[in-house]
Order: sequence, then structure tokens, then C-alpha cells
Amino acid sequence: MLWSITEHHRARGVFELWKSLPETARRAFAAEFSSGGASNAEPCGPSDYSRQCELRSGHLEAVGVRSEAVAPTLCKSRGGSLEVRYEVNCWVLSHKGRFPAYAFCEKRGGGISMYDSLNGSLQNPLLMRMPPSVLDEFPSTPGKVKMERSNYFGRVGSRWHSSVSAKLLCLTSILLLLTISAFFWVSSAGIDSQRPPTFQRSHEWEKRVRQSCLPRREDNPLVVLVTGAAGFVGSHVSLALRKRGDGVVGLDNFNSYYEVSLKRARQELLAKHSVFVIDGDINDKFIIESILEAVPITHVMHLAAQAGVRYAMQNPQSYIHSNIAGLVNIFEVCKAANPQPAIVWASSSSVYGLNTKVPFSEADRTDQPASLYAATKKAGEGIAHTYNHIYGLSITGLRFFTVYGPWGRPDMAYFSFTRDILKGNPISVYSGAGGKDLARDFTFIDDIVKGCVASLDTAEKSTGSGGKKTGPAMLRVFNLGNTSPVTVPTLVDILEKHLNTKAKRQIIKMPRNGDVPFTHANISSAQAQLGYRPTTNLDTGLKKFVKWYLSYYGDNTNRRLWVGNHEKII
Ligand SMILES: O=C(O)[C@H]1O[C@H](OP(=O)(O)OP(=O)(O)OC[C@H]2O[C@@H](n3ccc(=O)[nH]c3=O)[C@H](O)[C@@H]2O)[C@H](O)[C@@H](O)[C@H]1O
Repeated sequence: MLWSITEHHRARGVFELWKSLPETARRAFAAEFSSGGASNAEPCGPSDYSRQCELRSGHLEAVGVRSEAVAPTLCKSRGGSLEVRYEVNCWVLSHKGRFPAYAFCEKRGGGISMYDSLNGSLQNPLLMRMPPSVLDEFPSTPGKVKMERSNYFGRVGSRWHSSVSAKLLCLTSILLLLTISAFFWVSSAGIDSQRPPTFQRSHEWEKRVRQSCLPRREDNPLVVLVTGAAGFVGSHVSLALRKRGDGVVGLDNFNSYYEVSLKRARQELLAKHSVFVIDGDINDKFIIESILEAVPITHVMHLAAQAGVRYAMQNPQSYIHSNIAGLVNIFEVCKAANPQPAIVWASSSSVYGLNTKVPFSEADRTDQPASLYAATKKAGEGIAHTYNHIYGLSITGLRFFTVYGPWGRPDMAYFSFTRDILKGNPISVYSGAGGKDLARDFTFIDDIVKGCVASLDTAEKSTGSGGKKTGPAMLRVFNLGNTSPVTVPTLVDILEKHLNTKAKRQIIKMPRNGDVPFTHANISSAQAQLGYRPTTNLDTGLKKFVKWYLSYYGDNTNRRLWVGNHEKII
């Protein structure tokens, strides 16, 4: 079966393309999607929506196109041939709501490939087989950009095409598109191919960034870029800074590690407090540079990361992408900025790994990571040292100890236990060697926020200029914990009390998946230098969490959660 993609389709997006396919083609197309790895038995992540919807219901529920519809994003010479990508910003509507997505087509070799992605990477190549005649419509030689042939439109034959004015409009758009493509091709050396095609730096965008960064206090306000701003800690920190009058702009890639709708809800909350959260990945140099050019960012609160200790065994690459490559990207842009911002970033208690000396102190060894997550955080600390040493960046690393609270992360034990207890599902409580209970220094989000804000407030300026160090710069690392570890069975006891429901506990031996038996923070350094004093015990903190959980989810036990690319129905 061959399908054709027309300029009309490109202009109107995936929906038009999809609608125009005959039913048999849609089915075959869907079958081809599913041959990419998913099966009916295995739910796909949100980045596979079209595939997933098709698999679930037998038809694609809806795919729509945003107003901007189509724009050439990249025109690059690769191995002597010109590649043109046509970007289609679209949204996908499913039973879970409306989600932004994008698709783009590009010519590669002998065919047109169509990709969809929510994460800025080409995760799901969806091959569109093309009739040879259609391939002629795509430019293939550097410098030779062909126009659409008018008889091609005639071949497709639709009401839209028959309108002369529409044709003129279309041809003008194509000319414009090709001109911009040629411009991008000429200047391709400066183009970062990682840039998600959804990002467009416009006057309107800059205005929103500036407004978001406008401080509302006069006594030395900070102007902070918060990465991972739609995440758990990021949203709380952004809100706290904004509430006290600092300028804040957020960045988040809204990936599907857990339910995207929760991240969107946090984004909405921030928008209500005039914080703009930009959709973008920390690996995208262009976006971060654009933010730093648009406003004089004084501090970067870098909280975007691939979290979760156990998920590293399922998706190791995502840890490298976010916690290593993304971190380096942040440092690279900051080091080149003038003036350089000071950076505070999230390390983790997991760097203490299999240490047995307690409580964990910053001076202790951190060379026995038990998980890839821990290893990437430890690597991050080494990378921070390098950028401080060579470029004079002021950097503070914060080792968070199992942060919990309202608006938390659904992948964490206290959150998933709550969900399962309410649903009447059994929960797995891990036990350590010799049946010993596992314990964590659970730390309430409000205490963590105070530690983050105090770190920003006490961070000295970076000393580099024009990418060169001019003097020694501050380099710090702090434990932010609660200093009173609690066992996991006790955590469950407290949840049972606040939920007024007995848990169905299944005690199982801790799987060998990256977990450590206990954590316990020594916080004397943070106390002395940041004035950090945690004040919320686990009982009080979980009470607040349960209150939030019930107000957010109610008793709707059919809500769907996304955890680690898998949907769980609660
Ligand atoms: O401080 C950190 O640096 C990390 O903290 C957090 O990791 P952890 O301390 O492992 O939290 P979390 O998953 O809530 O498990 C809590 C306890 O429940 C046990 N646990 C877990 C799941 C389960 O099904 N059963 C169970 O007993 C489990 O064995 C453990 O003993 C962050 O997720 C991580 O991103 C990182 O920030």
C-alpha cells in the first residue's frame, strides 16, 4: 500500500492526512505503527498516541492541528543531499484529554519519513511509503528546491484545492516556506538539530518571558530560570520565589515518565501566579540561550532531571540524556553567558550509595552508587567541579533526601501506596537483608523549598566572563534531609491512619534494582551556611499530602496515571 502526502496535508497537518486515507489504509498504517514495537497487550506511552489510540479503539480518536500548522524547521545538507523537514504542530485528543504533540516529515534516502514525538527526539519513526511521483515534490539536491507541481494538486482533487485563491495562497506559502528553508540550510552550521520544532522564538514569546521575570520587590530581587518547573520540587520552588517577588521563568519538557496531566496542572497553577513555564528540553541550547538573551537571569535553579532510582534499569538512556547531557548543556550555556548566572542544582542522597556510616555527611565517600540514577548524580557533581574550576561558575549542589508532599511524584512509594490503599490493591513493602526494614530520611517539600531558596540567596556571583574565569568561584554541596529516618512499614502505618484504611501489605525481599537499605542526613553544614532547619515530621507532612491527594483526585479511582511510560489505572 502506498500513501501520498501532499502540500495540503503538510499545511493542514496530521489530521487532514489521516482523514484523507481510505479506511483500509488507516488500518494498514496503524498496523505499521504497531509493528514499531508496541502490541495490544503493552500500553504505549503518550508519545505514541496515534498508535495507542488506534490500538485501543480500532480508530484514531482525533488528531488536530494548532493554528501555526506548518513551518520549515531545518534544512540541512547531509552527505550531499538536502533534507527538508516540515513541521506540523498538532495536538492529540484522546480519552485522557488534549495533549500537545508534533509531527514532522523529512526526506531521507528514497522515502519520506514521518516522525512524531513529544520529547524532542525521534523516538517513533513512522514510515510513510510514498509513490515515486510524490518524491519529486521534495527537494533533494542542495540549492535546488523544487516547486510543487500544479497537476499534483489536481491529482489529489479536493474542494480546497479547486479554489484559485487557495492555490495562490498555498503557492505563496510554499515559496515562503522554501525561502526560509534555504535560509536555514545556508546557516545550518549554527543550527542545533536537537531543537524541538515546536519552539519558535517570537516577539510574543520574549514578551511572556520578560513579564514572567519581572520582579515585584525592590530589595535585590533574583531573576531565576527554574528548569523542571512543572516537576514536583520545581513547581514549589518557582511558586515560593514568585510569591516573595522574584522574577521566575520555568522550563520543562513535560516528558511522560509519569502522568503529564499532573505536570500540566502544576503549570496551570504557576500560570495563575504569573510564572511562564516554557515547553522545552534542557538539552536544547537554543531555548536556554534565548531565555538568557531575553532577560538578565541572575540564578539558574536546575531541577530538571530523570528521577527515580528503580526506573534506571528500564530506561538507562533517559538518565544520561537528562542528568548528564542536559546538565552539561546548562553549564555550557551559563558559562558562555555574560554575566554568568549562579547555579543551584539538584543532586541526590543516592550518591551515598551503599555507605554504612550514618548519618551521611557531605565529607563522606560517594564512590559506591547503587543505581545508575545515583551514578549520574555523582557524575553531575564531578562535572560541576569542572565548570567551577575552569569557567568560574558559582555552583551549589543539593543532595535531596526522599522529598515528599502535595503535588508530589506518582512514582514514589508514599504516592503509589496511597493510590493502592485507596483502591484496595495490595502494596509491596520491601524488606532488606535479614528481613530488616528499609528506612528513609523522608523530607517534606516545604523544608526542601526553604533550603533551595536559601541556597539561591547565599550563592555568590559567578566569576567568569566571556567564557573565561577571572577568579575563584563558589562551589558548594549540601545535604537537605530531615535528619530523622523512618522505616517504610511506619510510613505505611501513618498513611493508613490518615486514609482511614488498612493497607494490604505484601512484604517482599528488596529486589536488586538500585535501592539502598537506608538514608540519614547530617545537615549541620546546611544549618550553618544556609540556616536550613527542617520543621515538618513525616506524620504532619503525610497528613498534608493526603489532604492534597484527596482534593486533587477525589475518589475517582478510574483516573489514569502514567508511570515509567506505562499507564496505571487507579
Ligand atoms: O533521596 C533520593 O535521592 C531519592 O529519593 C527517592 O528515591 P527513594 O528513596 O527510593 O524513594 P521511593 O521510591 O519513594 O522509595 C521509598 C522507600 O520505599 C521502598 N519501596 C518503594 C516502592 C515499593 O513498591 N515498595 C517499597 O517498599 C523503597 O525501597 C524505599 O525504601 C526518589 O524517588 C529519587 O528520585 C531520589 O530523589
